[in-house]
Amino acid sequence: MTVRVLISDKMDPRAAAIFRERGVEVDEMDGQTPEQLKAIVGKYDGLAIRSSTKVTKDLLDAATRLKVVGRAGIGVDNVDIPAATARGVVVMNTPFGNSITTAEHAIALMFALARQLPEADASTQAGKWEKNRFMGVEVTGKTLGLIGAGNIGSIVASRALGLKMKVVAYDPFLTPERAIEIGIEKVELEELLKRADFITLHTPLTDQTRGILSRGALAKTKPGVRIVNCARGGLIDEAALKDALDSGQVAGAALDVFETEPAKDSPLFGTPNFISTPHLGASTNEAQVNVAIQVAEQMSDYLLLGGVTNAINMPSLSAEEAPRLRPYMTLAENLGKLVGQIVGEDVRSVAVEVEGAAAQLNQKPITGAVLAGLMGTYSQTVNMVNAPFLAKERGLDVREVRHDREGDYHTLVAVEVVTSKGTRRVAGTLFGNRAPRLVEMFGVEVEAELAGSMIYIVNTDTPGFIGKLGTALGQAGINIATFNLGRRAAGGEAVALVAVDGDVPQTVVKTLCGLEGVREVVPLRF
Ligand SMILES: NC(=O)c1ccc[n+]([C@@H]2O[C@H](COP(=O)([O-])OP(=O)(O)OC[C@H]3O[C@@H](n4cnc5c(N)ncnc54)[C@H](O)[C@@H]3O)[C@@H](O)[C@H]2O)c1
Ligand SMILES: O=C(O)CC[C@@H](O)C(=O)O
Repeated sequence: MTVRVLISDKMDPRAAAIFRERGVEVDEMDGQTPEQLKAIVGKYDGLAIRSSTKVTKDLLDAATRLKVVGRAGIGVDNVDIPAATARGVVVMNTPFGNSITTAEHAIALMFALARQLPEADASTQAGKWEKNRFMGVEVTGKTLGLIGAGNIGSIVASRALGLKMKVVAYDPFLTPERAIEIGIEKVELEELLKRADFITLHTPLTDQTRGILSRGALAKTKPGVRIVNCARGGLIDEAALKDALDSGQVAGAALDVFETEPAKDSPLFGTPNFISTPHLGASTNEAQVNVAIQVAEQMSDYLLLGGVTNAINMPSLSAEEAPRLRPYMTLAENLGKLVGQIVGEDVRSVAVEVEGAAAQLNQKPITGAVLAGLMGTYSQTVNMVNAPFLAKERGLDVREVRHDREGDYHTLVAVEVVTSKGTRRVAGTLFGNRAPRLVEMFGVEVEAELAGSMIYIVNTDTPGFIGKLGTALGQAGINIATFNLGRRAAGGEAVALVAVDGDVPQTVVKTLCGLEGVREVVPLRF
């Protein structure tokens, strides 16, 4: 089937070129209104965005084919991640492609504030030559306070250290070892506010960071501080910043990002010593090429090979690993489906065990596939992406067990569920490392390929039963494709997995239940 991607924001043409090279059909349509986007999004398997497209729940509801949203950039606050996850859509970003560029923009804005460059430029070009009006400050020897010392914060730190600044950072997740490694001093926020001559912000916008530079925090800053925000609007209280600039508590502020974007109007506009840029942090040729190439490769890997890189809502799975894992995922999903169709929703906990060669692989996708198969029997919208989240939401206890040793099979995946009636376990292997086969079902050795339409029958092992079963199916016009049998002991409980051509109507299930010695009949679909 044709795989289609929509690039809905302005992106370097290399993104579209990569999609085409890899055999993905691509449309480029930036500047669509939310309504226009909603009308067309249903045609696409992938959506490649920057910051303008808002991937809301409403848009996702219309995106019935969508499998992946790729953000050519870092922040994913324009994507409703819980809604995407609930719909089984992978959200990926490109976490490093624009970090240097954004760090350089922060440094550029710091210098622009230190020397009032925009105002000096405007005044000079207006023919005023106000040499005495624009007295600046040196950055050498000054203290830079970083709020957030992740990718971008640490690049800013290295540049600032090169400028002979002292760098202190407030970041609760920064380890003391990492602080030493990058040559900065880890401090609490209060201390940073007290000591910093310049403050730059580099955190995501979260419940913890929203308004981190509040009115109260701004009042605690060193008088005459200069502040740069190239991270996210909402980290600074903009009204309080305006007052602090007016009072002189803050000597200068530069914002690349605003609480409301596009920021066409702001009380800060026109304030002396205030500089703004229209969310240009990532806007260099180099960064845009980096993120465009990266997002197109990552999305193609996922759509064509199942490889997952830099996903926000799913564990990683390299494009090299994905083909090796594919037969295991089929096996795992089918084992989940098998159990799900037999025990229904009555599942309290699930243990996924891998043994032998399977234990050398990334287990998360295998577990995701089991859960998708299991829960897919009672939910239409479940897939590998949302299955672990839905399992958690349902309070399902999920356990992963890994046995490096080989048992009877060189590789084995087993699924054990606990229901109100007890524990049930199924297991499967790969024949020739690629063909998934069931090998154990509820304590009985039974070998079967789980595919198409099947019937699961539990009966008392008596002579002549198979003949009666074949006759009943024949009379109902159902052709048997394969017959797979197993039993606990001669004359004890026997299990049959019968592959048939076509669906098995309820009337036939009823007839089979009426055969002598039959204890359970469940039609199955794989
Ligand atoms: N202006 C732009 O165009 C532009 C471009 C790229 C990135 N960004 C934004 O810059 C920000 C930083 O990006 P990054 O790549 O460095 O991200 P990152 O994840 O590498 O770093 C973020 C840092 O913030 C820290 N942090 C989290 N919560 C915190 C808290 N409560 N207090 C202090 N620190 C906290 C984290 O520990 C982490 O070290 C993001 O918001 C990103 O969206 C903006
Ligand atoms: O795409 C952009 O121009 C901005 C990107 C930036 O906000 C990011 O978080 O990566």
